[in-house]
Formats: sequence, C-alpha cells, structure tokens
Amino acid sequence: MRFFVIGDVSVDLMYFVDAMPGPGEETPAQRALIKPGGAAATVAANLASLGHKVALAARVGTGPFREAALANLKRVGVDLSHLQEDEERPTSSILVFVIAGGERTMVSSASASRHLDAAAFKARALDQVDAVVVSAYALAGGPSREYTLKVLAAAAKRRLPVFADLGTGAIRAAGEHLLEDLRGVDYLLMNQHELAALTGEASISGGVERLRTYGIERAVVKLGALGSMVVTPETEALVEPYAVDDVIDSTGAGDAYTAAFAATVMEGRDLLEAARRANVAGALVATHVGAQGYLVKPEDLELAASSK
Ligand SMILES: OC[C@H]1O[C@H](O)[C@H](O)[C@@H]1O
Repeated sequence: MRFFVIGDVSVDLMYFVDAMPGPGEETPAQRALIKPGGAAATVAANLASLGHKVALAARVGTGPFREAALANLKRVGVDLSHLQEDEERPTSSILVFVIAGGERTMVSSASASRHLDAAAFKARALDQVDAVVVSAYALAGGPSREYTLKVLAAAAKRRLPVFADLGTGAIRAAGEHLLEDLRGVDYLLMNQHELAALTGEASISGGVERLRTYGIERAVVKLGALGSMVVTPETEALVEPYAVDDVIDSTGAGDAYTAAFAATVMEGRDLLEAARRANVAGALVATHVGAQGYLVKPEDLELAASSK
C-alpha cells in the first residue's frame, strides 16, 4: 500500500525522572537522551517498517537537530520528496519527561513543523497514493493547516481513505476549528483525554455521538494498558490489550498503534482485527526507549492472534 502522511517531524529531548518536579524545584534525571520523534514522522517510520511505501509531508528547519530528526526515516526508506526546508525557524524539538512506569509528559515547540507551505502541494502528489494519514498537529493552525486542508480536499475528490490522529497539544492550539477541519474523515484515532478535549464530552459515548454530528463515523479510542475501543455505527467493542510487563516509555506507542491500524485496515481486514494488531504495535513500542526506538515489523502483528 502507498500512504501519504502529513504532520510533524522533530527531535525529542528525553529526560527519565522518578517524578515531575514542582514549580521552582529541580529533580535529577536518571537518563537524558536525544531521539528522533514527531508524531507523523513516527507513524511514517512504522508504516515503512511494516513494508509499505510512505511519503512524509513535513518541514525541517535550521539548527543542529535536522539530521537526527531524519536519520531513521532515511534508514527505513520513507520518501522525503515532500519534505520542506525552513531557513528561518529551527527544526522542531520536544521536551519529553518520562516518569517511572513509562508515562510521558511533553512540552512542544511549534517552529518549522507548523509552517508547511501550502503552495508546495500539488494534487498529483496523491496520484500514486492509497490512503492519507494526518497528524492533528498539521491542523493546529498557521500555514500547515492550510497545507493539510488542501490535501484533505484533494483526498476527498479522489475518495482516498483518511486516517487522522489527534494530540492534546494540537487540540489546544487548534481550538474550535479542529472538529470542522476533521469533518468526514474516515477513521479518527485518539486517546480518551483527546476525545474529551476535542468534543467537550466527558464520556466516550458522548464524545463519539458528537463526532457523528461532524460525519465522523469510525472512531478508535486508545486506552493504553486497557486496550482500545472501536466505535462505528455497527460496533462498539473494547479490544483487549496485548499484555507486556516491561513498559518503560510510552512515547510513540500511539503513533505505532495508528500505523498498524491504518496498515491493517488498508490490507482489507476488519476494524477489530486492526485494533488487535495495533494494540500489539503500541505495546511493543512501549517496551523500548524513544518514539522510534522500536519500529514495528509485519511479523510482530501476528502476535495479535494470541490476544483473541
Ligand atoms: O507521539 C509522540 C511524539 O509526539 C511528539 O510530537 C514527540 O515528538 C513524540 O515523538
């Protein structure tokens, strides 16, 4: 399959701490690492690792992080012909705090990733594409939003399936227009906090109901250690997690989930099987350090058979 992925590419400055320091406090980190990241870049790297052809539309900038952000993408053969270069802003970098148990907290810099130049997108870029994956960071506002809306319009004309993945930072930055921008996407993937932040509804059922008023019929709610939930007009099912007992860093687990889900759906399997396989992908990534510290392989997804 051929995917066109739009969104952020960045470097993650990762600090592993016992607990987050309070205001005015300092805490020592057990480890501090610089790793390639970015939600869209990580989805793209996993799709490529799963054996698909992937083009990434993203923007890098000035400063020392450009090469580190791109190294993995080049290694796994992501097509970077839609990558844009920004000479005024630095390559995006994200502060990632990982606390014991693997939960991560992030501080993101907008910089180059939010400035995709819409004029550079030509609809023929989708000629050889089977599906589009959008990271909500690309709809957070500014020039990248304009670029992404252009891609979504071109995808709609061609009836290409669109998978969209949310992020709390993106929801906050985008504000009111995000739901409208996502109108009619085929598959919306998010965690429970993101669903609540996007829709203003505390419950999953309330959130999904609201999504339907925007023509979003297929929603996937990632529930971490509890698995994930698939909600469509026909189905509402909790898909059991793939159990791993050595979770050390959840950074990028959601992106691997999205890549595995999209890949499985595009292979023609049903949504519950896609969620089972995606649960495996997310769980395996959470047992490694860094968003792209482990890229999912096709044989990994076969492990889903053991969680049926
Ligand atoms: O989804 C994880 C990614 O989100 C942020 O964009 C970080 O760069 C991190 O790699």
